Amino acid sequence: MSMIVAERLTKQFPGESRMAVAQVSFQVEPGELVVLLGPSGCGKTTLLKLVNRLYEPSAGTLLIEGVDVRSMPATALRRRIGYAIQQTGLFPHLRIEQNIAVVPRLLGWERQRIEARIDELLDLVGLPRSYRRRYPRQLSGGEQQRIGLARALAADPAIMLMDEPFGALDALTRTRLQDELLAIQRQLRKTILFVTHDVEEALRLADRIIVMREGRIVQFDTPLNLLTRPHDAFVRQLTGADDLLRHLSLMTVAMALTPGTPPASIANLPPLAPQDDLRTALVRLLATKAEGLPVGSNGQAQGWLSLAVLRQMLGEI
Ligand SMILES: Nc1ncnc2c1ncn2[C@@H]1O[C@H](COP(=O)(O)OP(=O)(O)OP(=O)(O)O)[C@@H](O)[C@H]1O
Repeated sequence: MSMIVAERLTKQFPGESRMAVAQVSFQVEPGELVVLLGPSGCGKTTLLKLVNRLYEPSAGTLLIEGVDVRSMPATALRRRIGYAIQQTGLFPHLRIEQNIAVVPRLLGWERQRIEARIDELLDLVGLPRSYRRRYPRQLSGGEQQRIGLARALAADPAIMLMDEPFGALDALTRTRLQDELLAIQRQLRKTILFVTHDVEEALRLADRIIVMREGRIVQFDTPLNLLTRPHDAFVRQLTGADDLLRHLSLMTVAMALTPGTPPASIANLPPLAPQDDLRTALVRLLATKAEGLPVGSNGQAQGWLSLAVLRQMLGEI
């Protein structure tokens, strides 16, 4: 059963002539990370808030695990859905541990269970347990964002809504948090709706991307399909579908692997990992000026990446 089903979901704010979200229909499957992508004002945040009922729809329906959300109390629904936002929404006067524990407390968890959960979540988001006693202002922006994520995950919700959670961070911190989110997602397999207007972020994170424009869905597709089969000029321009390097960043070394023993001339060069993206691999290849690089993990070569093969692939896309 689909985790989230929207049917002609619509939001028109009072006094506004335009619909912020206009008859939007889509389905999200369990464990998918779906990114909502589009220019400022296209309705991404409004759509997210319709899912956890911070906004009530003007028309249309929303089903979560087959149940119409209108049949549940909004507060109960929100406790079942994790929510992480750019401004973190951390309570400044509460310690980190209290911030993380907000929803479990509301759900009436026992103290011991909450204490264990706080430690577990700090480990998960890569922060020391000693941070428990700190206040949000004693953390960096990136660390606060991690706490926001930990808090959203606290009661182990099946669904996570994330609204530009890494928007305010510098590029390096942002990339690191994206990687960590992907690692956490591989482990936990939440159903995630993630809002961004950053195309790179969308392409890196998404299983599928909903491209929005003026309240409507223009295309709902995999990153690769958005690039190779953009629905129209708007999508093509938004995703930079003509950009070869972007294509490469969506493919992994494993896709271009030549199996077998690497040539002796390159055998001792630092290896690539099969899950590395081809854009990174190309940069490393060009920097080493070698004909290829070994590919392997844990000291075991699985094969090699040949510059000639990569050149050929570039010619084909
Ligand atoms: N509370 C509100 N009252 C009236 N209009 C609103 C309200 N919230 C949003 N809107 C309007 O609805 C439209 C969609 O806004 P929304 O915040 O969903 O866009 P967005 O895609 O998330 O944009 P951004 O990337 O800038 O955050 C905009 O035209 C906005 O002005």
